[in-house]
Amino acid sequence: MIQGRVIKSTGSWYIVQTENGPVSARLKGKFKQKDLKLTNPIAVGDKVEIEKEPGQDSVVIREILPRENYVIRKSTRKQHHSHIIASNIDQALLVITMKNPRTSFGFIDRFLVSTESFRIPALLVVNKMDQLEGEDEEEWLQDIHEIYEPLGYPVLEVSALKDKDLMEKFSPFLRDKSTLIAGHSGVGKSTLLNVLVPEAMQETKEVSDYSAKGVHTTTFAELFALEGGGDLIDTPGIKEFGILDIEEHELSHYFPEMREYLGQCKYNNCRHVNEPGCIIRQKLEEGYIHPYRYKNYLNILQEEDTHR
Ligand SMILES: Nc1nc2c(ncn2[C@@H]2O[C@H](COP(=O)(O)OP(=O)(O)OP(=O)(O)O)[C@@H](O)[C@H]2O)c(=O)[nH]1
Ligand SMILES: [Zn+2]
Repeated sequence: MIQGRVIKSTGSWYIVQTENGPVSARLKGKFKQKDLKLTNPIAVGDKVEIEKEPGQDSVVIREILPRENYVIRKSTRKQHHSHIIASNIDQALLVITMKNPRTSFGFIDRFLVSTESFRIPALLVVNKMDQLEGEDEEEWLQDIHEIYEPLGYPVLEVSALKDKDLMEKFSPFLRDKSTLIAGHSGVGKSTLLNVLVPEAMQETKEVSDYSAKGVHTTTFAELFALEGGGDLIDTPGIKEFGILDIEEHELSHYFPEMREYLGQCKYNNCRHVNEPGCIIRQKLEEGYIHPYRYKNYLNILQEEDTHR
């Protein structure tokens, strides 16, 4: 038995990184997953035990070690099923831009709610800093710093295209960690990845390939080792992570600035919308909770409600 980590998955076979290099392996038998209905039994980031099949050249995955965490999204093909995007993640890095395209605060907050719900720390990377100009954009950037840094989300400013010292900028944040990269299409994830992991170049191109049947292949996450230790998990084609089914009154648990006041509202199932004796509304009025964040809280509450 050899242990390794899944760095790539095509849905039917997997590449497992082991001490002695990458090994291509298949899955044999069924794996029971507790509590989760999954469309994929194994995800990138999984730690597994592999073994050579007796009398054959092929390698099979025998065991999935317990996952520390994972990010999932709802399956688009199977109702009530989820697709694990990646597992055993130390942090999530959201690439955002002030223009071409502008990342909205709504998108950022939805992302942060999902990473909070998966208990994964997040950091924000403002890319395309070379394009920053004008008051409106300065204001956007200042809001980003003012809103997110006090909540514990570091904000980094980079230009994937122009910076000559990208690796130095990133390495204190990335070293020895498994970091998931996410962001809107066009914010520069591939550009960034190609600077940080030059070998990724070829790989990222494959994503848009069409399968033999002429249908667009499902895009899978892929894990790339960083030279100085740690790795990056690319999630091509994945715009948003799911939010695990959460109850209305639980959403505020995923807003760090609300979390500290929870339990202090008059009603213990308070949704913090218009209930009397609501501490969150009070803190909003006192300026301890940012109005943008509260607005997005209400939006997410409403969206989740319509899903129910
Ligand atoms: N000016 C400027 N342009 C950038 C920067 N980083 C990336 N771009 C450009 O932005 C465009 C999109 O970059 P990509 O790296 O393909 O973006 P992506 O996030 O991988 O997009 P998807 O693959 O669609 O998810 C390309 O034309 C890049 O050259 C930057 O720092 N400054
Ligand atoms: Zn309340």
